[in-house]
Amino acid sequence: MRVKICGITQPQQSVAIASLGATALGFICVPSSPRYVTAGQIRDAVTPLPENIDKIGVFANSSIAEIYQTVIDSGLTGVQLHGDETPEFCDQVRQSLPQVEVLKALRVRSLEHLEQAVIYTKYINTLLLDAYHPQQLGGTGQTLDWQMLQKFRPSCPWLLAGGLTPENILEALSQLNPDGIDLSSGVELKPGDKDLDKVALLFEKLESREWKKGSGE
Ligand SMILES: O=C(O)c1ccccc1NCC(=O)[C@H](O)[C@H](O)COP(=O)(O)O
Repeated sequence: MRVKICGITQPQQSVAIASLGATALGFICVPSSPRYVTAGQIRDAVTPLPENIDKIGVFANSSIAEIYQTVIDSGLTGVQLHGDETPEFCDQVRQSLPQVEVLKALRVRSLEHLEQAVIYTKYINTLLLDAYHPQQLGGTGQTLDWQMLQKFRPSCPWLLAGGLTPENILEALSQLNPDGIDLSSGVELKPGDKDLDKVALLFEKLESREWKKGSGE
């Protein structure tokens, strides 16, 4: 399962979090976020990382030109569109950056809203479901209604986000079977400063689950 830790701002934390087991790291390219990092800061954080770690830039309502330039300047391998981007816009991003993974984040308000997911799947590589908050775009610590997602089976891989923590991750994964998970504030000391003890605890919990599955418990 993919594990994305999002909102990294410090190069030494990106290396430590990758060593603990993250398969993807997220960098916030939204200037209004307290976790915002420039393309230069992303470059410093991703340069020491192994090639197999996905390096995802999170954008919200940026232009194609801004996204393109940030990817080129930073070494990102994926682009997460976290604003009100249309399916057509997602397609344009994919065409301008064909080597880059395109993730569309949907901030889910209701079951009807979730149906939008179907419209996006042919224009993107991966969906990410996050909680809706009226004032904040992401990193809110709010959980989704997991029960509402139990029948969610999109035709592309999907990541579960929104208020996940080392404490609730096993409960979430007992109800849902996403292709990956995404955590930010649940493993933080303060916005942009990750708590490495919490990240380590997260991976301990995930390993205990693998072990239980393997032993047939
Ligand atoms: O994290 C931010 O500050 C942010 C700002 C603007 C757009 C998106 C943002 N984060 C996107 C993410 O992928 C977060 O990991 C996701 O919202 C989950 O956050 P959390 O509920 O804190 O785990």
